Amino acid sequence: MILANQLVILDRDGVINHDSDAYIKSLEEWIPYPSAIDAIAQLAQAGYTVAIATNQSGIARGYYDEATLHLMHERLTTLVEAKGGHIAHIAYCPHGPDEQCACRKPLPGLLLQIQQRLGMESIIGSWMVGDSLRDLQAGEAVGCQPVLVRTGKGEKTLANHKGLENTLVYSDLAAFADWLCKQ
Ligand SMILES: O=P(O)(O)OC[C@@H](O)[C@H]1O[C@@H](OP(=O)(O)O)[C@@H](O)[C@@H](O)[C@@H]1O
Ligand SMILES: [Mg+2]
Ligand SMILES: [Zn+2]
Repeated sequence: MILANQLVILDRDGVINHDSDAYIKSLEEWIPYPSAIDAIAQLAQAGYTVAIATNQSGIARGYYDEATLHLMHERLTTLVEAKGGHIAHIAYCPHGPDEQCACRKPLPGLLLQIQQRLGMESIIGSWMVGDSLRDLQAGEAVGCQPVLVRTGKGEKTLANHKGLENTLVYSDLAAFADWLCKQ
């Protein structure tokens, strides 16, 4: 049974890999932060369960397809497992902003999908790590502890938004993983 405070849910673009305002449209454009791959492995080896919750509206917009997205996620999984880590589930929203789906962050549908897939009774107190306000909002909507990283859109999020008092802020995923693994 996975305890809620042992689950770390990660946003993808801007947390695990470089983001782009032009979207990450191909395997070649998917460039991980090396320290993030190490951080995921570090968390897994410390007994944390790591899952990913990512908006991928580029699919609805026709910039890339789900097969391409799966290639990126296979690459991610291969890199993490080569470092002795594991990713328990990757939940993604392929919809556009005007499709009124239940899974596009800031709605918490992806996080609830992860909870269900992992058979957890609750994810209240789990960790939600993101670079955008919508990541933090999705987490808070279901009682997760929001964590902002300054990579990707993180600096802009920090500069543009008030009301982040309940949010932990770290320079990057590696810094957060270092802190968490010392708790
Ligand atoms: O950060 P996560 O959730 O892993 O993925 C974000 C991406 O799907 C894209 O999300 C888009 O937002 P819109 O979907 O167009 O609002 C833009 O922010 C892009 O720059 C970004 O690459
Ligand atoms: Mg992001
Ligand atoms: Zn969706």
